Formats: sequence, structure tokens, C-alpha cells
Amino acid sequence: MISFKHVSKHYPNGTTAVDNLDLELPEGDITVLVGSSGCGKTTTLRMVNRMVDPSSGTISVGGRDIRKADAAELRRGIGYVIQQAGLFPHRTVLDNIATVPLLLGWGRRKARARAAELLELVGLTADAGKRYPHQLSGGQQQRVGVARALAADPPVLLMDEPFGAVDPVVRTQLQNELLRLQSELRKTVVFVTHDIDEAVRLGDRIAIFRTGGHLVQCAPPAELLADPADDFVAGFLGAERGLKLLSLSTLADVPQRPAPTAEAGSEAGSKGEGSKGEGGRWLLVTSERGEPLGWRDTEGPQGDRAPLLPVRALRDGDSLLSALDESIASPAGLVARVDAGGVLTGVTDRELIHEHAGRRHAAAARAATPQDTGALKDSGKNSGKDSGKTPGPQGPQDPDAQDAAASVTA
Ligand SMILES: Nc1ncnc2c1ncn2[C@@H]1O[C@H](COP(=O)(O)OP(=O)(O)OP(=O)(O)O)[C@@H](O)[C@H]1O
Repeated sequence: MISFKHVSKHYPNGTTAVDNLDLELPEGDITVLVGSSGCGKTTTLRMVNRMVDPSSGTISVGGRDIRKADAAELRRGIGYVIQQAGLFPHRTVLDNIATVPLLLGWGRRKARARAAELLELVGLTADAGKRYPHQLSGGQQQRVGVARALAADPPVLLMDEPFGAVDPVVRTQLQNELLRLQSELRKTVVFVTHDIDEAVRLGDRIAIFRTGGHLVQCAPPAELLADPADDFVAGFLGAERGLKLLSLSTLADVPQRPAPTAEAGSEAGSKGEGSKGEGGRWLLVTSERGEPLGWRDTEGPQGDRAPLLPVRALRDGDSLLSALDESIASPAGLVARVDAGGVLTGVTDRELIHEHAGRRHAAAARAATPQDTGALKDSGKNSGKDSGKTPGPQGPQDPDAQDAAASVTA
């Protein structure tokens, strides 16, 4: 959908921001650009909507060379979201979201109706639509920024550190929202971040750049984590690559067995086999509906009156990393499994979780065959021994409002 062929960007002061970039961004995927500061991520992103023109090479969007497109028309088919949202301060939230539809001549009523629809889509109330941006929290402003970028239903979305300025809890919420929206909308998203965990969480593919505008490796997160091209990439991914890999795998194909259970308020009694490795002393107490409430130690001094120890029940879609965490936290060494309605379906032993985690890691390493990433790996190897942790010069400080204006006007 978006293709870079031999693209370079040299600034008049002699800086090479992007160096001979060859990259294909598949339609409907989220591709995340990461790398040390000043390595050319934002420049790469801005070349897609012609806010920056390449010095050489060809960029095409939907098969069309963007040099041949009218810049204003091109930008109206490309949503653009930046850090701190870049909303127009003197327009209401609804009018901010309606900006592009109005520019496209939709008429006020239709544009506002679309804006109201988007407000709901990004999880904001109708009341928020009447407020001005400064009357919203940072996280809410980011939601408005996403809604505004989606207003004309563009096939492409450029997101430049959109969640960089909010706290970790709000950031996780916004990431979840983006994944939910993307599962419905299937946009082609280019997403810039400094946060490798965010990249692993959101990216269908991750492109890692190093200072000087070199692309070192571009691959799906699991492949990247299992088989980094070189020490730079491995260093960038961090020491806990194995754990990050487990965050990408689900519990779905890990077997479960009947749980040793007791219904709350009933005499202790087991419907299952008893907990292996703990002498069968642990019972999982459930509600009448079968929802796990906590673990009871049948051999503890207080017997049935002992307070329940906490259980975090997991669903098939939860990650192996969560399962590993719960297997460590669980006093019984068992992970309780529930269905979509929260009803207990069984338990999985700690040992089985560990075994699957090991197998998953080995499978990912096997899947990352040299021919999959060979070309880019070579380009990484040819790029020297940069540690990747040295911050480069900072990019230009464009005011947010200017960015926003450029994305919706011209
Ligand atoms: N208008 C400009 N004139 C001169 N140099 C520039 C200009 N814009 C960017 N640069 C330089 O180009 C390089 C790449 O900048 P860019 O903003 O693309 O990096 P980045 O990876 O997005 O950085 P960061 O992570 O710090 O935001 C940097 O060295 C930057 O200083």
C-alpha cells in the first residue's frame, strides 16, 4: 500500500535524515517505526503526506507516485495524528473533528453528524463534543486527535508518537482503543514511537532505524524478538526479549484439566483432581455461577474459615506472559481458566505453562529463517557497530498547531 523505493532525504545543512530507504508497508497493517532519537522516523512519516519532500527516490501510496498527486488532495486521504493532539484551541471538539469533512465540502449538518459518530467511536460522550480542547484531559484530547484524523475515512493513518505525552495507564487504554478500532477499520497505519513495548504491542511489523536514517530490520514483532538482525537491534529490543515474545502468544492452545473446586458457602469438596505438586491441598472456590473467587488452603490451620487467597482467572486470548505471571503468583501453582463469561473451565499447571513458553520461544526462533529477513539483516550488518544508544541531534521543533494545520489544509 505504501512503498518507499531508494528514498533519501538530505537537508541543506548536510544532515542525512533518511538514507536509501527501501520499505513496503502492507495495506491494513500497523507498521511501527522505532529507533534512537534523530534516526529519521518523523522524516520518513512526513514524506508520506508530502510535508517533507524526499531528495531522491520514489514513494507511492496505493500504487500512485505521490509526486504526481496534488499535495492537498493527497493529505485529505491521509489521517495525521501527533503528540498532544494539535487540536485547534478556539474550535469546539465537534468542530475540530468536523474540520476535514467541511474542507471536503460535506456541508455543516453532515460534517457534524459524522463528527458525533466519531466521538462515540473513540469512546467520548456527546457532552465532550461541546467543550473546547483545553477542557479535556490529555488522553481525551488524543482521542479527539484520532477521531479528527479518521473523519473523512482515509485509508492511511500517520501517527507520530500519538500517545507519548500521557501517563502509562491512559497510554495502555489508548493503545487498546487503537487496536479495537483497527480490528474494525483495517487502516494502513504508520506509527512512530520511542517505546519498544508499545511497538511490540501495536505493530503487525516493526521497522528499526539507526542514526543516519538507516533501516536495520523490518519484521513482525515475534520474528524480530526471536531473531534480531544484529547487536544494535538486540540492544534496542532490551534484555527481556523472551518475555516480550511471550506477550505475543496466547494461552489458547495450552491444555487444561478439571479444577479442584468448591462452591462458596459449601463444605470443602473437590470435583477435580486436586492440585499436583501441592499434595492436592488447594481448592478453587467459585460462585454459584462457577466464577473463580479465590484459593482455599484445605490444610491451613483455619480450615474452611481461612480467607481466600486471590486468583486471577485467565481467558484463552490472554497472553502466555500473563499466564507465567499468574503461575508464579498462584499459591496452588495453578492457573485458573475461564470462558468469555468468566465461568471456570479448568486449570493449567505451572510446569505446563513453562513448557509451552519454552516451546513457543523455540518455534519463533525457527520461524525467523534467514531468507525472511536476509536482505535487511545484511543492510544492518553493513552499517557498522553503532551501539544505538547515543542520542542524535534533535528534529525541528514545529508547533503542534502548525502540524495540525498542515495535515488538514493546504
Ligand atoms: N528541517 C531540518 N533541517 C535540518 N535537519 C533536520 C530537519 N529536520 C530534521 N532534521 C534532522 O534529521 C534527522 C532526523 O530527524 P527526525 O525528526 O526524522 O528524527 P526522529 O527519528 O523522528 O527523531 P526523534 O525520535 O528525536 O523525534 C535529525 O538529525 C534531525 O536533526
